[in-house]
Formats: sequence, structure tokens, C-alpha cells
Amino acid sequence: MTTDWAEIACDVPAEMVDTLADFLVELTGNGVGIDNMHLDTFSLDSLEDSSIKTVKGYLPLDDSLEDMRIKVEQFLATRGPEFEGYVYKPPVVTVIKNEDWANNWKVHFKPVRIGRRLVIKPTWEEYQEVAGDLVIQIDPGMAFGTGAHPTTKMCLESMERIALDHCGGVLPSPVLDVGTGSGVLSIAAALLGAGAITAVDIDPEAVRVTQENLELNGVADRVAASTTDLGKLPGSYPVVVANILAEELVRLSDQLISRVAPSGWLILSGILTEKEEFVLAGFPSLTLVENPREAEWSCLTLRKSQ
Ligand SMILES: C[S@@+](CC[C@H](N)C(=O)[O-])C[C@H]1O[C@@H](n2cnc3c(N)ncnc32)[C@H](O)[C@@H]1O
Repeated sequence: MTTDWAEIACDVPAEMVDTLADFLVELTGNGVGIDNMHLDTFSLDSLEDSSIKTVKGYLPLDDSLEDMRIKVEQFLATRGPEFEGYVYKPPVVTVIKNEDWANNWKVHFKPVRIGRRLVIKPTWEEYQEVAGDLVIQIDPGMAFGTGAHPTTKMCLESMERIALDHCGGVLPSPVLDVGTGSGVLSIAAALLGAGAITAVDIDPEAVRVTQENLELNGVADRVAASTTDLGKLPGSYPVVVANILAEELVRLSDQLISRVAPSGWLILSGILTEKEEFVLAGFPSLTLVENPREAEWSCLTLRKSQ
């Protein structure tokens, strides 16, 4: 059995990505990778989207490799000129150790304690619980949210402080989680006692991963995850959390503010520290309650008046 793989990387204009990706999927029977199109909205690459993308296919490292490489070259040479900005560059083939490619990132994702009671545990790791632990099991798949990112961590800590220090140990409900990613914040909200949570994300893959993680954690009956547009959500929420980028938070500020119930909290994260003032200026009707910072990231917890 083959344990190593070959990655074939092709630089093409953005307009050609879908055509090439479809071709590679059909040729290889495997998924493709596309650089500079990250689901992680914290990648600077996604802010300055490039006109040239690298599309990567994955081939078995066996006798068929040379034949497949030639087919990719021929495809590029014949279809490439149909796309503006195309310049022929031979595809680059690199050998990848199977275990590195598929699993290496998992080596760095270990159980982590966050705040006083929350623990995030990757599904594939063992963890010895201690009394009072609220353990969130996560397999982030392609979605953002192992819980270890400072922006996620600060949201979790803020939610926990609201529950433990201000609300008698139970997070007020319903909770709204905007940009749910892997669903990590919604699961935490459920474990902190919230009886109903609405989780939304513009990315259908994130919603699919969230649904799996909700079921894994036994909280699917309390969390409704969907791609529903924030502007179309009814009702108001005593706790709203949104870990998106500063610019997007400000763009969504009216909708976010209108979803917060009187006396309710709004936790905003995904904010580079130098953008704190910019974000605060977008939420003038709310009062800043706390402002934790970690690495280059800031979290703002705001509160609505009664
Ligand atoms: C940085 S991730 C946060 C994931 C998770 N909530 C966490 O704290 O780890 C941001 C998520 O927001 C989603 N997103 C970006 N803009 C959005 C919008 N306008 N409405 C809803 N979701 C959005 C992205 O698809 C992504 O899954």
C-alpha cells in the first residue's frame, strides 16, 4: 500500500481555479487545496486576495504519477490560454509523507484549559477530567476554531466570566454565536448552562462541522446552527458573541447591536489591538465592560443599557 503522496501544485489565474480544481478532482479522485483562499478569516492572505492562486492536487506515488503529471501539463497548456492573465508555468511535484500531510497539525492540538472550568479536548486525545471541568470535544475539520487561538480563547473566558461572576453560574439564554466556525463557542455556551443557542456562519462547511461537533458534545438539541443571514434573525439575545474580523464587525454593527437584549452583553473578538478604537467607534451606544488582550489580539465586551 502507498503511504507517501505526491502533491502537484499549479499557479493559475483566480478565474481558472474552479475549472482546474474540477479537472484535478476527476483525475485524482482526491480533494484539492487552494492557497490564498482560506476559511480562516484571520489569514492576512484572505484580506489581500491574490489574482494568481496555487491549486494543489494529490496523487498516489506510484507508476501512474508520470502519466498524471503529463495530463495536468496538457490540461494547463490547452485550457490556460482561455483565461485572462494566464502564463504557462509547469506544475511543481513534491513528495509528501502521508502521515505528515494528513495528521501533522493534530500533533500540536492538545487538550487545553481555558479560564476556570472550560477544557478543550481534541476528539483523538485522552484527557483525565477533574471535578468541575466543562470539557468541549472538538474536531475542527476545515473550519476555524480549535479553541487555542487567542481570539477564541478570550471569547470563552469572557463568556465564562459573565456566567460565573455576573449571572449566578449560568450563562443567560438565548445566546447568539455569529461566525460559529467549528461551533466551539456555542458548545461552551451550552456547557455554561445556556438553554438555547443560535449559531450562524456564512460558510456552509463551518455549519456542517459545527453540527458534527454539537452531536459529539451532546448539545445538538440546544443549538440551532445555520447559514441564516444575521439581518434575518428574529428576536434578541442577552449574550451575543462574534469572533470575526474588525472590519466585518463594524460593517455588521447595526445588526449586532439590534440583536442584543436590554442589559445584554456583546462579546467582540478577532480584533487586532491597533483596531480597538476603530471597532469601538462602530458601537457608540454600548458601554465597554472589559477589554482583554492576548498576543496582537483584543476582545471587547460591551453592554447595552436597560
Ligand atoms: C475566526 S472564525 C471564528 C470561529 C469561532 N467562532 C471561534 O471563535 O473560534 C470566523 C468565522 O466567521 C465566519 N464569518 C465571517 N464573516 C461572517 C458573517 N458576516 N456572518 C457570519 N459568519 C461570518 C467565517 O466563515 C468563520 O467561520
